[in-house]
Amino acid sequence: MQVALLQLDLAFGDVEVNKEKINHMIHKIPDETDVIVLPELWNTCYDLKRLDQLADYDGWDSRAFLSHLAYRHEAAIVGGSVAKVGEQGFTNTMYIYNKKGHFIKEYSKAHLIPLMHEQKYFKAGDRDGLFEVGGIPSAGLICYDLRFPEWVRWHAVQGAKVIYIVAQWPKERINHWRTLIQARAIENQCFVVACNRVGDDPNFSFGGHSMVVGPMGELIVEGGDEEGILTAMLDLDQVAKARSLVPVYNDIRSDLYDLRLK
Ligand SMILES: NC(=O)CCC(=O)C(=O)O
Repeated sequence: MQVALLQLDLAFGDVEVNKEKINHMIHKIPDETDVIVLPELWNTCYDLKRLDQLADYDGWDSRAFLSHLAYRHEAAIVGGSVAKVGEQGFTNTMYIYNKKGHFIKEYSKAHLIPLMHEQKYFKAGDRDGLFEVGGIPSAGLICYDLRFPEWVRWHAVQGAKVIYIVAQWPKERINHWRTLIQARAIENQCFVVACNRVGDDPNFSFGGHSMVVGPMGELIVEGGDEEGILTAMLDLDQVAKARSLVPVYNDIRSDLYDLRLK
């Protein structure tokens, strides 16, 4: 399975410019791409004070845009995330479409990051990020979710072999980003496909370093801090190989540690 990650420099609060940028960049993706991945909040960025003017009502505009992209390029799309407004208020929401442009999944960020004031504006999601694309059990999570190993592990034990992480991760903590992606891939013995943005907004500078890491922690591709497209080929057989070589799933001591809150 071939994936293509769009590591974009996005325009703060300018949805139309960001759509144009995606339309332009997507033409450079190789024809054989199976899955296209976009960054977090590609529509509004972190222009949270203007969400009431910018957020997409029920995600309709973003959904139409993503569905059309998937259909036109005959590739599934893990549509980063967008600021959406619905009956429950604002959410930071991911949409996934298959290569025919059919809707597959919606996931809203479960862990909101205080450092970027998300709690003040967004309602946290309370559903899982599991989906299947091209017959491959997968999961989609959003940025700060990466810091919660239990949430990633939960998706892995439900069967996800590829975990997609979409992000606007600041440059100042890019060492955490790189280390956590590799740790999540190694501990869960799955592929992690992680797409970050680059560039600046009025409050943050974003670090890029989008990455694809394999189930033994092997770095398949890593970006720098420039805008661009990263591609990688995922050999899904590597998941079973890693799990038979180091059988951590068989050796979990649920009798000894129960991670539910007391
Ligand atoms: N957009 C985010 O969730 C950023 C996460 C982050 O900066 C961190 O966890 O550190």
